[in-house]
Amino acid sequence: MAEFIAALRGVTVDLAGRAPLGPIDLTVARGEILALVGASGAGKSTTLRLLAGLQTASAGELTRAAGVGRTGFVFQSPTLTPWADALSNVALPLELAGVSRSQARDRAAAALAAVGLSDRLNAPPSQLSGGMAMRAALARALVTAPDLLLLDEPFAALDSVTRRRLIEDLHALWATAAPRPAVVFVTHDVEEAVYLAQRVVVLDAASGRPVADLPTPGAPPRPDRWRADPAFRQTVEAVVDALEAAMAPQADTAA
Ligand SMILES: Nc1ncnc2c1ncn2[C@@H]1O[C@H](COP(=O)(O)OP(=O)(O)OP(=O)(O)O)[C@@H](O)[C@H]1O
Repeated sequence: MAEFIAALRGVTVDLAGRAPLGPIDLTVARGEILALVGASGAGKSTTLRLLAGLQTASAGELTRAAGVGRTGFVFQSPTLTPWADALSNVALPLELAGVSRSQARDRAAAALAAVGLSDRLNAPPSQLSGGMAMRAALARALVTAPDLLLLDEPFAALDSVTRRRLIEDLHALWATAAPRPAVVFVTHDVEEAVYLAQRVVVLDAASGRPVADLPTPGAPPRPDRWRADPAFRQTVEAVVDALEAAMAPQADTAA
């Protein structure tokens, strides 16, 4: 088994008004790309928050490998600070980490260049398109060179062409980072999950437990034409089958 970076072991979460989630067992390997899929309300965001240490577990534990550094988080909405320009937004996490202002701005400019925003350094978020704002959010999450990058439906609000470009950007950023961050990516889009990830984990709709763990063939970054490959289509079908099984209402099986 590849070296792990973070693991949830036997984690349960008590939530008001519904059955507890879990027990969740999930191991994230160093440098891997893992996609999390599941029905709405299955617990995908909760699992990300658990991995980030932002959600308290009722039982079980989060283990992080020794020496694991920062965690980056990108949400569905880019959550940029509205009164600061793109450069200041991306420099902020570095400045908060104690990096000098001039160094932080140099590194932020390089991170924005890596996502194709060199010509928008001084633009406030209001002057960025949705895709550009998400690129800036990705640059901000990656500028601190995190070991773990958590992405919660980051491209859901974007058109399909922009989504594909952002997946390519994410692959390129991941592939050129040294060391590569582990990426956990939540999506409702099964094709996006299979194209992006090295494995797809399906959460049970009722308990949030991982109930299927499907490796994807080949290795990212992948050429766009891989979406027409029979191996891609078969993997998408396998994930859809697993999702359907994970959504089966309990009553159907009880009789
Ligand atoms: N703070 C909270 N208090 C009570 N219940 C919560 C809280 N946060 C989430 N939940 C519930 O926990 C369950 C899992 O929520 P979560 O947001 O993790 O699901 P999800 O799979 O990410 O859903 P979606 O795909 O709709 O974003 C849901 O039933 C949700 O209503």
